[in-house]
Amino acid sequence: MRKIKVFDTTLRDGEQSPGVNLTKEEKLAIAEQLSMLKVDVIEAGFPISSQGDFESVKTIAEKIRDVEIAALARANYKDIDCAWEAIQDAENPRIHVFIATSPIHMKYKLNMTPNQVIERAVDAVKYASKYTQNIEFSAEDASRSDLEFLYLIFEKVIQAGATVINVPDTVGYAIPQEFGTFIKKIKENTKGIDKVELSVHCHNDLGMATANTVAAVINGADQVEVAVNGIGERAGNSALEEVIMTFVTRKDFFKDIIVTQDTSQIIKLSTMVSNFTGMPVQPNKAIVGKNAFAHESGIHQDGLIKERTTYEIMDAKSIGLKNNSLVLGKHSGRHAFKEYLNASGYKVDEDTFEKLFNKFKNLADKKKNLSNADIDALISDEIYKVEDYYVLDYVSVNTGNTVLPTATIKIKVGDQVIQKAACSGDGPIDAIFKTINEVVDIPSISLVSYKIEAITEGTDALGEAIVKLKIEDEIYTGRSVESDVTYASSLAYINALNKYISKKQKKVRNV
Ligand SMILES: CC(=O)SCCNC(=O)CCNC(=O)[C@H](O)C(C)(C)COP(=O)(O)OP(=O)(O)OC[C@H]1O[C@@H](n2cnc3c(N)ncnc32)[C@H](O)[C@@H]1OP(=O)(O)O
Ligand SMILES: CC(C)C(=O)C(=O)O
Ligand SMILES: [Mg+2]
Repeated sequence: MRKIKVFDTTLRDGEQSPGVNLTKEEKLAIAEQLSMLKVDVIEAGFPISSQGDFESVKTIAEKIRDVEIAALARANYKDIDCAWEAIQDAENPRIHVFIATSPIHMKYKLNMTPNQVIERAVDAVKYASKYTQNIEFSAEDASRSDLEFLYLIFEKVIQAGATVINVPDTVGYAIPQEFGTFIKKIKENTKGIDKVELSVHCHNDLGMATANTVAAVINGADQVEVAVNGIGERAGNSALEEVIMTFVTRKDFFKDIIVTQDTSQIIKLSTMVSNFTGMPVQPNKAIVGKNAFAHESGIHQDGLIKERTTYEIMDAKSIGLKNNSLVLGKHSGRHAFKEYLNASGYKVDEDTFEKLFNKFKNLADKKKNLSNADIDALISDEIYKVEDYYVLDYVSVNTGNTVLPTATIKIKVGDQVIQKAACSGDGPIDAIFKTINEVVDIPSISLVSYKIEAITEGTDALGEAIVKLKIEDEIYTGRSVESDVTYASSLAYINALNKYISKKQKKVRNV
């Protein structure tokens, strides 16, 4: 069996995401959550980069006891001294020294020859070894480096005391099959590599960070460097949740791999990182996106209701979600709609069900954002349908910037038609509502809330009016959908009044 070490770099490479700046308290909270998830190593930061980073790393090193704490350092003495000063109190501190090895980085960035780079790397690792025997060496831009050169520099730094050799795909250039072979060759051709741990650190510039990491593990890597939600420099790092859940979900394939992480902490960690960094998680992000366990299509929903595994390779609970979700929308079918009714406690006969389902499909087709509240309203309006005591026959409103809004209303009660005109200083809707109050024979109606929302797009959008009225200490909600918003508002108001009348009549009948 193989244990793959999970090295989390959310607090170091993750924080290198443009615009992200975490406070010490936020970093500590993330580190605590990472420790709950049981990652093996937390790269807490790059202490030389700022006093703030130094202090954060120091605090994490002092407080998080059961995880290895790594700090990054360039291949120079002052970075290494600073890294050590920050992590020396950790239970198991690790100095992570790096230097670039690709021709392009050595020539243009470092302005060093390959031999000078080897010398500098060896010297830095030897220097770090005066502090600790837990030293990781990274060959920055390894995937664009010459393999023979990597065999050599790795051999030398291992002799100098490196205990972990990390192979970064710094610019996300690698292709899974190629990267897998690359790792295999390093394993086969580097002297002493069998005495140390082999690690990979993949970036997502071509969207292949997780695939490359997995390919590396298949070819012998012992450690994966990852970040929560895949954050990190540019397009980010391999996502912690994707890599871990790949091993868990495909344990049929990764038979020899033991996962020791508590995956039920994933969603909490993802939400925390997203909140603290201000980087929202895209809805279709694997594992932690809000759609990752949500299903809208009728055929899928039907399959899921019959057997969850028809459309889910993971259980939402395994990452700490309460459950998956069936999202009712225009692609949903009868099975999912029935499931919703049952779960919400509604019992309806077949005719009512068909009527409700058709109304639901109609609304879903029109409305951009269909919420459960919309569906509940649609269901209760049908189930608890009231006889219309008041029927709106006519509404007209005269308004403008130089006139006082005036409404005229005709309402039918049975065969009788009542007409009224009234004035109001507060706009056309206020004028309509006040006029209706004058027409109907209901004392003390107070408006609790009124909302109008465009549920389709464009200037001819359908408007949905929702009116809540308080009458005799009870709340009555009326709603209506029309393209004319003043008409929709009038109908919603009368709908609420009719609900009051209906309830009152029932009470009278029951006496
Ligand atoms: C692939 C990675 O993710 S690497 C980590 C990247 N992360 C960061 O850079 C974030 C933190 N960085 C910082 O705060 C700053 O860059 C610091 C404090 C580290 C350095 O700042 P400065 O001293 O002003 O240098 P600056 O960043 O402009 O340039 C980097 C210098 O380090 C050198 N350098 C780069 N990598 C290494 C290395 N691994 N080992 C030794 N020297 C290195 C560069 O050649 C350059 O040296 P030069 O000044 O002689 O030309
Ligand atoms: C410092 C190293 C490991 C790094 O972040 C990279 O090469 O991407
Ligand atoms: Mg990186």
